[in-house]
Amino acid sequence: MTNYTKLPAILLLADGTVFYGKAAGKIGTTTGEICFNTGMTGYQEVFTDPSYFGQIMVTTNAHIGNYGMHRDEIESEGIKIAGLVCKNYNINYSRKEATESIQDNFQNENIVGICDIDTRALVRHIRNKGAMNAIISSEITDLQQLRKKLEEVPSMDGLELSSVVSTKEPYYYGNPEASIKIAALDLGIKKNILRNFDDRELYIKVFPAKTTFEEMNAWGANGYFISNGPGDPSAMPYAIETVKAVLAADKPLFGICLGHQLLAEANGIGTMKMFNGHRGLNHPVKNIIKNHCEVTSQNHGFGVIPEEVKASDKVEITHVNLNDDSIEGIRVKGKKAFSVQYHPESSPGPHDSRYLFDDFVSMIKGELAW
Ligand SMILES: NC(=O)CC[C@H](N)C(=O)O
Repeated sequence: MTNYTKLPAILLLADGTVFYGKAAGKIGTTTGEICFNTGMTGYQEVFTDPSYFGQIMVTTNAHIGNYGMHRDEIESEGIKIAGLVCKNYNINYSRKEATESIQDNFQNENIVGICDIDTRALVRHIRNKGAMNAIISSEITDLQQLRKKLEEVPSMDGLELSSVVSTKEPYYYGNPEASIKIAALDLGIKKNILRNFDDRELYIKVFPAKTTFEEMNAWGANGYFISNGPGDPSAMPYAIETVKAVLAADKPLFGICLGHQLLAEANGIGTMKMFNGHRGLNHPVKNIIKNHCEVTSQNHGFGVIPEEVKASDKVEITHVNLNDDSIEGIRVKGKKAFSVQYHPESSPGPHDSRYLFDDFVSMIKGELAW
């Protein structure tokens, strides 16, 4: 294990609030939008979720690193968060299957973090003040210098990030003999979505973010999947065009999170930056078609504008959030297209919503009754 000395580190928020802690991960400086995840498990899956690209993650679980890292428990190749803020940062782990300590992993991947922070106080602060940028440093101690660097960090509002994290080349996943072929638009896709498709005997071709419908259609897909991903959906006209083209061709479509926001945008419904996003594993959602409740895994900082969804004659609401009434799912009238704001692949999280993958398959087979 790498030598690890607890050097002092600073966390500065854009509103001027300062937290003092100890260095975690690589010694250095990092910036991003600060957000918090209330999940009690699955830190490695969260850190490798490409939707978090550009964001500094505050974990509310008091212990991070305590069960180590495992090379298979990833949602993409490598850590995607911009930095970590936690309470207890455990460089020793107690799980024999783990393949690495969090410290070795963060060192290897150049991830800067800060620990020994009163994360309860920090989360209450962000919850009351809303989303904002932040800087962590274990090398710069001068607050003035940190403030200057922080001012240069762009707001998440208006940022296009999918093309940065998306695959550069198309690739295949699953069983080539499968009778159903899915074209997945990779805007920052999580591996567990692909695993869920594979579990349902689908063959998937994953395409780079800026692929057009025509290019995907040339492969002969039976259904189209629009993935999760980082950044602001309204800054992605290329993906909105692709979704519009899939709808115009009347092909089956399923969208998750960013994919949900893009399905709304493609139907003339706007999206907005939320005061605070939803990030955790226990968000209650009501499926108003089936009249049941699901406990869901969530990670989003933007949302579809509820009034615009309600006023739309193109889509109908299928799911609502029971905490704040936000729109969690829509389907397009007269089309074979639906999407959810939350994460049915739930890695980490409860499996209540996995039926949506089955619904997608049934929809492709023309067997979905709704
Ligand atoms: N998980 C996601 O796909 C996130 C979507 C979008 N970047 C948001 O923050 O709302």
